[in-house]
Amino acid sequence: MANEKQFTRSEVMKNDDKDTMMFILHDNVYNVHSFLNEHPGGEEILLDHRGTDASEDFDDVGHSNDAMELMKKYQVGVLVESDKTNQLPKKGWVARYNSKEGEKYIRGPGIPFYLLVGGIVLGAAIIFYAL
Ligand code: HEM
Repeated sequence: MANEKQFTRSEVMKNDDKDTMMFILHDNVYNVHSFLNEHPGGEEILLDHRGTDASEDFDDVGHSNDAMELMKKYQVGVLVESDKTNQLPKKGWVARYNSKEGEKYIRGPGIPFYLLVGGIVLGAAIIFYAL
């Protein structure tokens, strides 16, 4: 990780500097001050989570892979070891966080594909017997 600055939970909680808008997401610390009015979910919800550990609410909302990429830009550090929860993100969007978990979600072709193949085979059989 590029920025390994360490914060305690109380440092994040106290952030009242006008240039910081920090919160914790899964033991990482973010400063989204410059992102406030760009956040597609609105600035209000980010302000509501100022200084808190927003992991649970963040997981409940669910964010896209694009959002995950964007987050890296706003990470300013990590929690000190003794303040970490070391909890994995909730199930349901873990796949986006952890590529190994994600592999479980890769599926084969869906039902429409099999119906199409079945249809083609049936069509070929009808033509074959009709001739
Ligand atoms: C660095 C941190 C964050 C980034 C970069 C970020 C980015 C985004 C992006 C790109 C979207 C658009 C939808 C998507 O692509 O998933 C979004 C939507 C949203 N975000 Fe965030 N977000 C962050 C933190 C948070 C936090 C802490 C909350 C608080 C719970 C939150 C709540 C929401 C909500 C409610 C939506 C709207 C979802 C919807 O309309 O269905 N976000 N965010």
